Amino acid sequence: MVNVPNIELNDGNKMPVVGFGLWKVSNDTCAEQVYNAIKTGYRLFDGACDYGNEVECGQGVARAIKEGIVKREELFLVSKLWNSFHDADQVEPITKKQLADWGIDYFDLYLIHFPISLEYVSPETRYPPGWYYDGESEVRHGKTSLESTWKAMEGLKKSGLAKSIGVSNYSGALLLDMFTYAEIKPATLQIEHHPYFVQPNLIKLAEQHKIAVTAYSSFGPLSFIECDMKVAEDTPTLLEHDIIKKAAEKHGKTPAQVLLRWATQRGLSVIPKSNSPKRLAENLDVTSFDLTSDEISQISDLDRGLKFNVPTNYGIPIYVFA
Ligand SMILES: NC(=O)C1=CN([C@@H]2O[C@H](COP(=O)(O)OP(=O)(O)OC[C@H]3O[C@@H](n4cnc5c(N)ncnc54)[C@H](OP(=O)(O)O)[C@@H]3O)[C@@H](O)[C@H]2O)C=CC1
Ligand SMILES: O=C1CO[C@H](CO)[C@@H](O)[C@@H]1O
Repeated sequence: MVNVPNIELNDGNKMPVVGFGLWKVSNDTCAEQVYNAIKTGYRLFDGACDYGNEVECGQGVARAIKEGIVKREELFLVSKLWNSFHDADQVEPITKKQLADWGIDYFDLYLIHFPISLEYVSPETRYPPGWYYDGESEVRHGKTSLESTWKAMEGLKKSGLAKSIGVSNYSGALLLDMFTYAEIKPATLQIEHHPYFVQPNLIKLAEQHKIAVTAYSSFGPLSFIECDMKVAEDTPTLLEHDIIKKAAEKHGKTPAQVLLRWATQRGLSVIPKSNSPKRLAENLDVTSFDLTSDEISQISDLDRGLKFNVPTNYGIPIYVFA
């Protein structure tokens, strides 16, 4: 089995550098996929209230623990606070509900999913009218400040419901703002990150403050048409890019492995998702070879500020990094 190294977080906890992302993992297959991923060697699982599959994630984990494949303390289970639960008095109840869904009593890491507060509806309903595909044009934002949400997140760490706490989709400006009020600094920052969207200054800022960065969407857009990106007609996807393909050939790896290695070699953790058992195994095996410093720089030079995984591309009318 592949030996996945850990990163030490700023609170002393250790996090594997490769995990399995749980977005778009279907409810029908999720328990089986999580169970199989544990058997393959995955220990980090990146879930979220918004992915709607936390019960099934927990079922996969429970089966692996029951069969003695893994112990709870060997897993690193991550979840996220959804936008409509930002009110300080909603944070602990929804975390407890999510923990109950997973069937566990603590998260290893719990993140603020987006720096956006939406109107609270109910514990079962994540989306107020106007969010996601319902045809209304106005999103109902909440009135909670990020500061009060973070104070409640600090409460989760203090009470042990989350061993580590962090943020996702925060800009550098929002991190700097946070440092003025945070008693506990975020342990991690989860962001879109791939060679077409590198964000070197944000990563430098996180490093300066010992905040570990996790990359999501590491392969970039798999199709520019699907995510409605306006790019030059001859722009290849990253998996088809000559520079990536050449490095893959040289190291006897796949382009996907090169992209994941590029990120991990630069100190980031990665959380790819795959429905295919072959690609699942491939994605875990990304620390057993090293790219040369020239290859790393050539790949980093592909940066073109191309952020694609934004909620607006999924039918959400208004999106503000407040
Ligand atoms: N905090 C946030 O706001 C966000 C967090 N995330 C997290 O990050 C995770 C990953 O993000 P996501 O955007 O889904 O991107 P991924 O990096 O997981 O890419 C997903 C796509 O790549 C394909 N793929 C996976 N492995 C390979 C491979 N080895 N070779 C070729 N194709 C491959 C998958 O297809 P197939 O399944 O067929 O293999 C899938 O279509 C999510 O599951 C979620 O946990 C994601 C977006 C936003
Ligand atoms: O994490 C997630 C994956 O990306 C989507 C689009 O930005 C989000 O809406 C979702 O919550």
